[in-house]
Amino acid sequence: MALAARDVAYSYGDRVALDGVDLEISPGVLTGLLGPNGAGKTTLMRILLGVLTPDRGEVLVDGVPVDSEARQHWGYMPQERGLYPGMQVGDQVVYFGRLHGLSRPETTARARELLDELGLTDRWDQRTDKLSGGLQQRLQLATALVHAPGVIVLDEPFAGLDPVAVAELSDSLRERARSGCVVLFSSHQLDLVQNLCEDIVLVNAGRVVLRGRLAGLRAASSGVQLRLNVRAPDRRWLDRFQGAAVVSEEADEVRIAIPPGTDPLDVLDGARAAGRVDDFGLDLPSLSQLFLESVGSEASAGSDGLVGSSRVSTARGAEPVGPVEARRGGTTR
Ligand SMILES: Nc1ncnc2c1ncn2[C@@H]1O[C@H](COP(=O)(O)OP(=O)(O)OP(=O)(O)O)[C@@H](O)[C@H]1O
Repeated sequence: MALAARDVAYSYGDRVALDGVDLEISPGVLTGLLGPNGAGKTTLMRILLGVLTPDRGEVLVDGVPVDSEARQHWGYMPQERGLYPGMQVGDQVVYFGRLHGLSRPETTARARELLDELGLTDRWDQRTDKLSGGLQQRLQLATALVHAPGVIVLDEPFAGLDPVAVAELSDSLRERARSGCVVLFSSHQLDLVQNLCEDIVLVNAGRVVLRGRLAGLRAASSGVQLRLNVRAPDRRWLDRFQGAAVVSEEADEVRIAIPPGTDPLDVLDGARAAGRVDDFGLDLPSLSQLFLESVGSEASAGSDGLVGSSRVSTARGAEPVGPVEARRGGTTR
């Protein structure tokens, strides 16, 4: 079951929030939704979930437009809290399960399992407003997952969580993705997304500027470098790789910038033909570097009001990239 958006547009009055968004989210992998403040992530998630109706475009599952009946089986964790402060923790989860049509015994069993999984085992009888912020966040997640949704959309689920909770939530989401769920979550924690997500969607000023398999996007970007210890002091072998350039040479190690479109393994083969290669490795740019490259350093100022500006049109690499081959044989870091 793949979830897709086609040409989705949305404006709040005359403020354009989304301006023709296309994306596809695959089941079985975790997808991170990224973008600077005001980029349109929350608006996009609300449209996927049917909370907002797009001005243009549509949301599809396996190519078929989604209706509200199908969305009953989806789970959504909004950024803002949607819990009843005076309600006990266990009752809260059971209540949301009942809203989704589960029987009381079924939802009670599911609630116990989930509270266990999310580290809230002892909190069943506690009032919600007596939980810390991070624990309320976990409870909110439990309410979104109680009906075992096949599509899970989470708005900044990691914000405010301690490292242990981050690791636990990561495991929970990974497990659900592995079991075939569509899992999309937004985050500003790029290191976390880099470690956790196979796929990313990067939105800037209401448009998708980068999407696809993260490893492929990193390998196809302009920041790839090949490290080589090659016994060939003459570098003429490098001349046939147009755009490849020596960045540094230290002791036995030469570092070569690989231009997009050049397979680093071809460069490695070129080096091996010139002399013995004792060691080699690939350095791929981090997700943070990709983010800044795609969105620009002005991202830190937020992208409010930039729809249609030149900043969107200068965004690069908007196409998905196939599976990376760059890891074959070498080390990456
Ligand atoms: N209720 C609203 N009324 C008017 N404008 C809004 C409303 N909600 C969002 N916007 C505007 O729509 C644009 C997209 O906002 P959205 O909340 O979707 O961004 P976001 O990427 O989720 O941001 P953040 O990372 O800060 O949560 C912004 O320009 C924002 O100011």
